[in-house]
Amino acid sequence: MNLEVTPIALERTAPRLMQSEPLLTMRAISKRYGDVRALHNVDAAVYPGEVMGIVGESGSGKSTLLRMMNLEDTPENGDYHLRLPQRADGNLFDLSRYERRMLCARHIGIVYQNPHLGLLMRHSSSGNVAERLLIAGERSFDVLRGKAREALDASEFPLARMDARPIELSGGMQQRVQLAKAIALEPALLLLDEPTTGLDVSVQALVLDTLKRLQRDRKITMVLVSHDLGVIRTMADRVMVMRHGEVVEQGLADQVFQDPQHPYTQQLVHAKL
Ligand SMILES: Nc1ncnc2c1ncn2[C@@H]1O[C@H](COP(=O)(O)OP(=O)(O)OP(=O)(O)O)[C@@H](O)[C@H]1O
Repeated sequence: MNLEVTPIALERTAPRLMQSEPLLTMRAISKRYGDVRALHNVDAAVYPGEVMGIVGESGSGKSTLLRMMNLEDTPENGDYHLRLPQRADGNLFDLSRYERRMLCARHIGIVYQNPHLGLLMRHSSSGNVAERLLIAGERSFDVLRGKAREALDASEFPLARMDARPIELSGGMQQRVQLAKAIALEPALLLLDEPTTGLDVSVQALVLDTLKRLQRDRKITMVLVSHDLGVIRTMADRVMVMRHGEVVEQGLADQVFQDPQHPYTQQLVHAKL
């Protein structure tokens, strides 16, 4: 099958989800690491309350794009806007490091595939969640512990273990602590970078159930990166397909999976069937 065709971004409309203005808008994002073109001219829009799945083979630029959304990295070109209450619009890449850190702490949560990136493994689980609240200015011990407990409970973490250190927990439990930390401040945007990759299939299903319940109950806007089409299919309303740092196809998840237009998407979908 010839995949070397000009990339096309096939947008198909999602009537229900796209009625409002996007929460997240990225335009013309490009990023190189030395000779490697990690992202090339990527546009993205994520609407309030939806789950946007980003899928593509290893090295296609998924994690780089998510790091941009989490303001951990900046591109050579492009701009990034989040529509947040009581905040003037502007390109978030123009903010200072401190401003970016504060904006992320308050408005963006992230769960990494590798829990070492998201957690202090030798601090208690509740302490990890409380740390997020401390950054946002909360100082009362009772409030910190209460809110950490609430976030852990919402992430379906067993509260009897809230003082255990992540290093003592299973992979699935570590992901629940990351999730609790990510949602503790009720972020506008939750970023999930391969959150269940590496977990046993049964544990993976339970963590995905928790994510689905949270999404349903709290209407959290999520961006989910996965190389696993099954995970994307289970979770996503819309999907972006990436290849060699470009978006080759995007649209409603059901449509893209049932009737993929780009040869690369066709290959991905048929390989999975
Ligand atoms: N910090 C970095 N330094 C150098 N190259 C990088 C860096 N981060 C990413 N890259 C390169 O950019 C390209 C895109 O990487 P990225 O991690 O975004 O892809 P991915 O789709 O998330 O892949 P995977 O599923 O394997 O994580 C790859 O070629 C990668 O090697």
